[in-house]
Amino acid sequence: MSDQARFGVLMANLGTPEAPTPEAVRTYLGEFLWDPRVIDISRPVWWAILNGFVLRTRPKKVAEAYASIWTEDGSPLMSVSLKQQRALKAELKARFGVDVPVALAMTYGKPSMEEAGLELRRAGVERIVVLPMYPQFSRSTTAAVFDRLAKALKPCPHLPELRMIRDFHDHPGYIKALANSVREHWQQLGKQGHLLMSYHGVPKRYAEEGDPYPRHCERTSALVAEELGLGPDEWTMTYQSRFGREEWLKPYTDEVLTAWGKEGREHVDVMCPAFSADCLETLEEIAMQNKEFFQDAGGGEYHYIPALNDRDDHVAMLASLVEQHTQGW
Ligand SMILES: C=CC1=C(C)c2cc3[nH]c(cc4nc(cc5[nH]c(cc1n2)c(C)c5CCC(=O)O)C(CCC(=O)O)=C4C)c(C)c3C=C
Ligand SMILES: [Fe+2]
Ligand SMILES: [Fe+2]
Repeated sequence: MSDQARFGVLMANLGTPEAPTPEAVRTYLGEFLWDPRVIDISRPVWWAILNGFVLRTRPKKVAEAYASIWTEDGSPLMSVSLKQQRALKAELKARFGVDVPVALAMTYGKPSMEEAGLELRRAGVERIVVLPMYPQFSRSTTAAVFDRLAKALKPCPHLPELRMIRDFHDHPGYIKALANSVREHWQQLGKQGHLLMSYHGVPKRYAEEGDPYPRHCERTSALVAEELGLGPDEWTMTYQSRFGREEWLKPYTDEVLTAWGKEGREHVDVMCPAFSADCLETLEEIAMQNKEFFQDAGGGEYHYIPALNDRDDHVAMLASLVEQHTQGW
């Protein structure tokens, strides 16, 4: 028997700048925001706005935000993704009894889909299960992974067999891992506050055009609340990280937290179930910026509950997804 599985895993996430500098952030945003899956307005109009305004003004401010969360190991999104890759490989080896190649790819920047594809090809795999690290499907994230992979495969004369994990927003292992992370927070710091589940937003129009993302977020929230035995008054869901002038999914996280601060609420626990890995949008926007909005408005204790990152129960759930989607291989 061979000591390596006949399939490999392509773990995909968004991508992140290579350094917390305006130049590196400009390169990153230039690639990310030019993707029509992310911003779908007419190309000539968007080209003028992106290059004439966004990429001239935003990188400096955003680089400062990245600098505030940067670690010795680089961007948190990258360092956590590398840990997840290693942990998933170890968990799959334990389950399958053979090495299962796991390559990491980012939709934007490095490691690219081409690099990850080559890594899997060198490992001799002919079958690939694609694991976008987005529990809830959105055209702006999961579909962008699909497009980027298809682009990387364009020059190939022969394709690997592919299966794609579209979403896992209601997977029992995912819901349990989220609930466990909340329970652990309560064990350490006490169960006193309202639970806010804040999701990255998308333009409202995308949902009206058929993106199932808000339905998935609503279902995740309801299942987490049920698993924790929370009543309707004990939790709320909101959407964060608005970009541009269009209306996005509501309610907006920053507005809700500011209002709660004004009401003088004494304690809020915030978690971000759409983020598999801690990143700029959780560590800076939620754990720092929104904490300030809440407390400056008059709110009390504010706790951010970390993303699932490389927790054992998260990695076990990811391995179960791989097992489920490689049946028959
Ligand atoms: C969790 C799922 C995500 C969805 C859905 C999503 C949609 C979406 N995002 C933008 C614009 C930006 N997002 C930015 C950062 C960012 N977004 C996600 C995830 C989702 N985005 C992550 C994990 C990150 C963090 C990356 C990191 O390096 O840590 C940014 C960059 C920061 C900034 O300039 O504010 C932008 C821009 C749009 C327009 C969109 C849906 C249409
Ligand atoms: Fe985003
Ligand atoms: Fe708390």
